[in-house]
Amino acid sequence: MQTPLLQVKHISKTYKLNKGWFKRESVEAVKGVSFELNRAHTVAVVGEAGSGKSTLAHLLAGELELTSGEILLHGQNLATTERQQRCMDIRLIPQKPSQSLNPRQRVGDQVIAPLTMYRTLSQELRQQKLISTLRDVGLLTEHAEYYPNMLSSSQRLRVALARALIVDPEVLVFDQTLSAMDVTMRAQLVNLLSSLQQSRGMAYIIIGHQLSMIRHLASEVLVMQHGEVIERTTVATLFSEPQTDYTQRLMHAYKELTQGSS
Ligand SMILES: Nc1ncnc2c1ncn2[C@@H]1O[C@H](COP(=O)(O)OP(=O)(O)OP(=O)(O)O)[C@@H](O)[C@H]1O
Repeated sequence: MQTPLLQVKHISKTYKLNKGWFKRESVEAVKGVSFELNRAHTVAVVGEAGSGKSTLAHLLAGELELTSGEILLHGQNLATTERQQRCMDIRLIPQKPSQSLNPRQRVGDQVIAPLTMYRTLSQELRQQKLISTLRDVGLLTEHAEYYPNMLSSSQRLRVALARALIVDPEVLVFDQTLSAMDVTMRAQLVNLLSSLQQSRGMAYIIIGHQLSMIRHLASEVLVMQHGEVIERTTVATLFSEPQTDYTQRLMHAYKELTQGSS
């Protein structure tokens, strides 16, 4: 059998809090989470506030250290992978991508920055890569000269995406990225993400409650509560037979919303 692209094995994260001289408290934000993900597939992670979703996103992207467990990419433990390679392999798209852009720096310089940080390429190749990546996300070559405030919010999201894509990642993690978007923007993004997934074979991890996006992009859903995965299901089952109290409430709210807007 083929090794899955990503294997997450019993990962946990405990935050230690210093509460004065002798008092130390800890929060077990993620407890023994496991799942696998293949190339060109998408898994969604949903759960109530404080259930550990963002912590999981940051653990996957290597921005937080694991307390225990391991994450393997192509069968290789990421703890043994060189830091720079790891940063290129799994990229996190933050909650508010527009805010991650520097208003005083041109779009082209910001998109190319990860490439100069992690790879040694000639100026000419970097420029070619910049242009092809801008095109991949539906931007024009001229946009490289713009500043972020000259773009629409949808275009700024594309810039953030281009910044992640320029180093050819294998996995993209969306940390509640899509929650503040309007319906039109989400629809455009679904189309863009699915065509990028087909052309590049990337795997996606979508954290958050954007059920219309999850329905179109994901094949599997993990439901988190108090740091643990309490339900693991296909998207079809989530929508037709939600198992836990939380997913039943979630689906109820979704149906009310979609019926109300139709
Ligand atoms: N840096 C931190 N230090 C201490 N505790 C933290 C830290 N970050 C998160 N926590 C705690 O870990 C638990 C999980 O938080 P996390 O932000 O991962 O959940 P979440 O599901 O993403 O929540 P939300 O949907 O509100 O963003 C919570 O109890 C939270 O208070």
